Amino acid sequence: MDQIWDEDKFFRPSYVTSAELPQRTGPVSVEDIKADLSDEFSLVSSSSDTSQSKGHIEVCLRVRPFTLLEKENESQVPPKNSLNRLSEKTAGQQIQKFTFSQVFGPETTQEEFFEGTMKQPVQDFLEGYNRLIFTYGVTNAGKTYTFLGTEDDIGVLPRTMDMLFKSIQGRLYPGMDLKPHRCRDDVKLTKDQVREETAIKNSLLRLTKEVEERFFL
Ligand SMILES: Nc1ncnc2c1ncn2[C@@H]1O[C@H](COP(=O)(O)OP(=O)(O)OP(=O)(O)O)[C@@H](O)[C@H]1O
Repeated sequence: MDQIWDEDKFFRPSYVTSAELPQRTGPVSVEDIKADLSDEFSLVSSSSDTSQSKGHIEVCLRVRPFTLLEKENESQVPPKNSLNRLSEKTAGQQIQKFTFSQVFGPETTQEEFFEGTMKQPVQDFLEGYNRLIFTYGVTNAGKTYTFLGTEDDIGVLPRTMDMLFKSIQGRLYPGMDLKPHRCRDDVKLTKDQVREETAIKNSLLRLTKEVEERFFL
């Protein structure tokens, strides 16, 4: 995303360039700041709608099922009429609407969630694009379950690793005569250097084994 400097030396992303902030003199009140921010955010939100439809950002919601404990205690079930009471009390002030790229209900399996959210970004990554995936939610929302999963029902991270390793299967270089050099280069080792590297690796392995035996057995 392009970044530009505006006249006031604020560093702003390009999507808020058209925000004209009112000129103010004297002390600025909290209400003024709120008004400015809400103007800016409405611009960001309308432009991010466009970027979402272009596929730059996807926000997926996963609703998890109630756990056994919650079912027993009914602790997470909103009491009857609570929503009505809430809407009366807040009169629309605190009720907010959110839009998601996709919504996955409690019945969604780990596999379905992976297929619906991660598969394409991992495919893009294999084609050389950068992708960032993260989970966000209150405690107990299901972030760890979604990311790591359980031994029997693995989450998106192990599924991603599986896809990545499968994709490089057969393309691994089995020789011992290349060494990573700087970030993306590698150097071809001479026979003497291969011997030297092998000796270093072997002594490191021996040392690790000794440490394990001494401290963990
Ligand atoms: N889709 C799901 N299906 C079945 N059980 C789930 C699902 N998602 C979460 N759970 C269960 O809900 C509980 C809370 O989930 P989890 O530990 O993943 O939450 P969390 O967001 O990582 O919490 P914290 O932020 O406190 O670490 C766990 O018992 C987990 O097994």
